[in-house]
Amino acid sequence: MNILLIGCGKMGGAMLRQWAKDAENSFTVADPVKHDLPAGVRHVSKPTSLSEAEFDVILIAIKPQMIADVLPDYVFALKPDGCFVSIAAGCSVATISGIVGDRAIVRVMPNMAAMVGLGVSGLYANDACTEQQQSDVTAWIGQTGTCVPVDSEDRIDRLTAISGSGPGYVFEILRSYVAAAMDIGFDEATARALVFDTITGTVETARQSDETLEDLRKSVTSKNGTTQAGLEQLMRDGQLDALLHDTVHAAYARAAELK
Ligand SMILES: NC(=O)C1=CN([C@@H]2O[C@H](COP(=O)(O)OP(=O)(O)OC[C@H]3O[C@@H](n4cnc5c(N)ncnc54)[C@H](O)[C@@H]3O)[C@@H](O)[C@H]2O)C=CC1
Ligand SMILES: O=C(O)[C@@H]1CCC=N1
Repeated sequence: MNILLIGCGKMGGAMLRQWAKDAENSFTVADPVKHDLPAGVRHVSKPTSLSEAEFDVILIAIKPQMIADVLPDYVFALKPDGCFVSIAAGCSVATISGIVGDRAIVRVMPNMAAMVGLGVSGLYANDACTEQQQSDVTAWIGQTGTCVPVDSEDRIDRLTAISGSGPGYVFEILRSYVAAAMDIGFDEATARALVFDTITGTVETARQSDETLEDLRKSVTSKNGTTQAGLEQLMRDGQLDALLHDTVHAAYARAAELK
């Protein structure tokens, strides 16, 4: 496929890094800023440098608030049977089709772990997409990690609040956990190693186990032991559940506002 990225900042750049490893597709980036692009990727800074009906896919990877201003100038560059793919949080198919007309549109919600090929993406395709387009885009997004098709836009907005924004939550949890490890006496390098390896190992243990997460937690919590003492603080008054509930609901509400 011949693919145009409108915007190639943090998220578009992370995905492009994986896609560029595969010689199957060719990429053009349209961005006023010339970021450090993988070899073989063409860069243009404005739409007038493009030809009519050049692309099979146009990936919209600019901020949602910019789409109404920027996208109209690029519509001519998509082939008549091409497909728009948007990774913009919240921005609905109705908003995009209001700009591009009744065209094949796929909303994808990736996350930053795409940078290392371990991303999680949700994918919703509108009715104008053919089965072939859906499977081509699903396979293409799958090159950046796992791809979960969903059957409504609302599911994309809910998934945004879990996996799209998730790396932000996890980076902050890691920061706080590392700070606590340093506070108890470890240097930063050791604190990072202890925390990262504990989290990676725990996630993998949970992934490989048939037990519930609650049972796994109980299995490492000796009666009147150290883990119990720590968990009594972490879980006191249901504060952790309340915090995570409020976190994901705030992100979901923001996705709805960005429609
Ligand atoms: N950062 C993240 O973790 C995630 C971001 N997204 C979505 O990805 C989109 C991009 O977000 P980021 O990459 O974080 O933002 P960013 O600010 O890093 O990248 C935006 C890019 O758009 C470019 N740009 C600005 N004006 C332009 C124009 N007129 N024409 C073409 N390009 C233009 C900027 O130069 C920049 O390279 C957003 O819609 C966001 O909702 C989705 C999932 C995760
Ligand atoms: O913060 C944002 O709006 C984007 C979308 C999901 C993650 N980052």
